[in-house]
Amino acid sequence: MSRRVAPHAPPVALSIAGSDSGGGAGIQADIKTMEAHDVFATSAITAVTAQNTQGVAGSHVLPIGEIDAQIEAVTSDFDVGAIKTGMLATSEVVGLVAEKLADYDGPTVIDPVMVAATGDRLLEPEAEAAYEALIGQATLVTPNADEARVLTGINPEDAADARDVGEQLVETGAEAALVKGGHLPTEDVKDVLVTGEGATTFEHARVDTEATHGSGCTLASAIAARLARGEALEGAVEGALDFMERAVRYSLDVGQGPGAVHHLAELRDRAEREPTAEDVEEIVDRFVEEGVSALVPEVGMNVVGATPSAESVSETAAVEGRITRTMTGISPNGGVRFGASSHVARFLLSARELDSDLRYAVSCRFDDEVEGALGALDAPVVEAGDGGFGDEVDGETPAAVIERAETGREATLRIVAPDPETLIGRTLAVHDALD
Ligand SMILES: Nc1ncnc2c1ncn2[C@@H]1O[C@H](COP(=O)(O)OP(=O)(O)OP(=O)(O)O)[C@@H](O)[C@H]1O
Ligand SMILES: Cc1ncc(CO)c(N)n1
Repeated sequence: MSRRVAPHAPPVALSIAGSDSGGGAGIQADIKTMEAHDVFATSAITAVTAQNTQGVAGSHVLPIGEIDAQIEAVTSDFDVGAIKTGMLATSEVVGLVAEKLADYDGPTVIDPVMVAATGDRLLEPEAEAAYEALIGQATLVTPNADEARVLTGINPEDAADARDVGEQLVETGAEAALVKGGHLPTEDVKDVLVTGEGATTFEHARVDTEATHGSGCTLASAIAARLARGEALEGAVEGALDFMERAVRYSLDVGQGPGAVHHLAELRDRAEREPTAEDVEEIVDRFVEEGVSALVPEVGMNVVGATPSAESVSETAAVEGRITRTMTGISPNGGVRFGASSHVARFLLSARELDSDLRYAVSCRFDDEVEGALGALDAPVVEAGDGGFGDEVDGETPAAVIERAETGREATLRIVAPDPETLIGRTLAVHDALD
């Protein structure tokens, strides 16, 4: 018996860029990022670099006819919803791409790649001037601070300078410019989007890391993918920057140099929702089985599980209506649902700022009796500051945090762990040590 085919027709995007044998940047980053957005990624390779997390060892530019043939092969066949360009290597390639884009009606994102994060050049210096023609074709151009200086002569040191850069690029003919602040010495990262209508600054906390290899390629590809999906420019930029936050914080620790951004972090995280909810159910079942009623607070107990790269309450699973005492033991008042807890979930998210391996938390009753049982824990216990998670103790992540009673609020003990077994073990250890 033959089966009926069930095809999927995703939007298509084209990346015109260089290959990074190290897998973190270039075409490899672009394809992973576009596919993570459910956009079918096609590619035209301009140059093959011998590259890893430590540097670029070599670069071979493909014959111009081969680059032209790849672009032609893709655009003559697919309904290309957006084009993104990256490493173009030479004036000749920049010129070819400018010519090709003149015949293309869809949105274009031009990432004017000049130098790799490791400091190696990816564009011959003579080609810098050729970019003007290409920028004139751009829906969006995405320079970092160094590229902004080369393209406009302005050295952006803050968001006001970045706006000047963007305005000049829009005057050159780009519909919009996103001037990136990843390299600027500001505490928060500020990316400034300038369009014909004005400027918008997107601000987010800087992640303390060197592992940003591929960040520029990934951001430009995420924007192109969203444009291919039909999003408007400002929403596409905002969504892509949210996507970047997770890709940068939960970066890939691969190779011997600084690692790369994690293009698939969000996709992988979504795949972990069901196992995370199942883990919370397993923990709750054990607590019911063991009858830990002596640890249930007046307001009820909650068990929360965060997906591996959870960034918001909606990415944490918890018991709806909490767990309360009954005549015979304890019982959950509802099923496990994402976004069901706010307090314990926010506490777990704050704990994950200190140690992102922490995935599970439970809120327990706290009084002198429980305090007397804390010696049973295998790791330090700390006092909460401002409702948040405490600090490490001698380099060790705490196992629990005490929140003392405040007017109108019951004291609680919150136990945390990287896996369900440890959370169960820690909670039962305290429970069993109660008089
Ligand atoms: N340390 C960081 N913390 C938070 N976000 C970051 C950080 N570094 C980069 N980003 C995000 O990634 C985006 C692109 O990074 P950056 O400005 O470094 O681009 P780039 O220099 O073109 O990248 P590349 O290193 O791939 O050449 C930034 O606009 C910012 O949103
Ligand atoms: C091939 C390639 N394109 C772009 C970058 C920029 O990060 C890189 N390092 N390598």
